[in-house]
Amino acid sequence: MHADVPTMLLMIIISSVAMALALAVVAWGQRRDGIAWWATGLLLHALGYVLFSGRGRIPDGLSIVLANVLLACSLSALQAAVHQFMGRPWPRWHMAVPAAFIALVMWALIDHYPLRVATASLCYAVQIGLLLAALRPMARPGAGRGVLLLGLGLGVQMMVLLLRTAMALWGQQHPSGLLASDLVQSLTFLMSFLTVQLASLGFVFMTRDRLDEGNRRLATTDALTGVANRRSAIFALERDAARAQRMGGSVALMVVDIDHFKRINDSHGHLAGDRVLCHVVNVLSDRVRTQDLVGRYGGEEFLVLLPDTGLDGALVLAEQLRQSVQQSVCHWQGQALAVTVSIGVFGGRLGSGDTWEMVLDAADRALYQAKQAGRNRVQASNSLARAEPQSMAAPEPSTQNI
Ligand SMILES: Nc1nc2c(ncn2[C@@H]2O[C@H](COP(=O)(O)OP(=O)(O)OP(=O)(O)O)[C@@H](O)[C@H]2O)c(=O)[nH]1
Repeated sequence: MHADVPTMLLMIIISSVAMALALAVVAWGQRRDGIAWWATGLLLHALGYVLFSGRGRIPDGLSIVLANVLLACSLSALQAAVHQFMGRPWPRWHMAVPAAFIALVMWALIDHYPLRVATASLCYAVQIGLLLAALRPMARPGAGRGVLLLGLGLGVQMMVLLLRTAMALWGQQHPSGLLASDLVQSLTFLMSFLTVQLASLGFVFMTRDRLDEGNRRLATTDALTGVANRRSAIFALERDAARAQRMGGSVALMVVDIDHFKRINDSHGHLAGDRVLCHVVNVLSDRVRTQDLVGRYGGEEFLVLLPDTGLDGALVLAEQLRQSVQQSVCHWQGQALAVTVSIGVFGGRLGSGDTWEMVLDAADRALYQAKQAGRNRVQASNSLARAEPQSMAAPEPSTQNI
């Protein structure tokens, strides 16, 4: 099946212009996320194809040299878009190098069709390869699928260009030129049409993915300390408690509270207090395992959630955390602020009817006892305050001081 190449070029022009206009509307007034550069790239692409379609009817200087220069500039504009999206500088001369190279080569090879096709295709493939390399840091777990779509579109386009280079070099390129409607040309332009759509949608989805990621981070992390906020720490506790109950496993929770924090605020100011909060979070986060979770419960109180951990293991870690905070030095405006914490710990198995609220309550009551016993200490609890039958008095939960 051979499609009519001039019609395909028209399809590429119309779709590139339509996509560029749509992106220009989205990007209006916003220059940060690279969408305006992407739209510029699509317009240059469309303009290049307009000149290609005039092959034989307009001077070769326009339909060969300028058309290819516009394609090289279009890929440079896409590179600028990706760099702007990633907040990286993109010197303007990076734009000029491929354009100048293509202008020289096209002019020199104006009468050598296969060699010209091979050189131009290889140059575009290299530009796309550089674009893919620039995108690599974005392709991390949890980054969203926009970058995958963009990578797929660019990757396919690069393969098509390399294939076209090889075929031109090995004499497979149709001798009658660009507008000849043969299989190679039809496939090349069909893939160009599809990959422009795919890559552009991928780029737009990347901006949406980034917004989603930012919103997710805002909703789950504490703005001051950067650890899980109360909502996501409680969510994790709820999930671990439900799993421990279902599987018959253990769960451990620490409630860590900075001692006499009000005094730090009162004598050094709230900014010093904020510095101390971040310092304590750093000490806690440095010592816990990757599967453990540190979260800010509120004010100067933190939760440390230890999945699949019994009371003994939790007590060893709690004592290490307490000592680490005591031995650490929090610097504030040339002064060393002394900081200690009290820690209430619950650890144990959960039975049917036990809830995460009971776990939190048990650790909180142990913390209260640590404060009562003089602060800078760890207090443990291994029993939950379960609801008892009406006629019986609720027994005191057992706690141990270490
Ligand atoms: N700097 C700062 N202070 C906060 C923040 N959140 C809560 N606080 C302050 O933390 C202090 C908590 O004081 P208290 O509840 O009396 O606790 P404490 O002084 O640590 O006393 P103990 O816990 O009994 O040792 C209050 O002064 C709050 O204003 C915060 O984000 N930044």
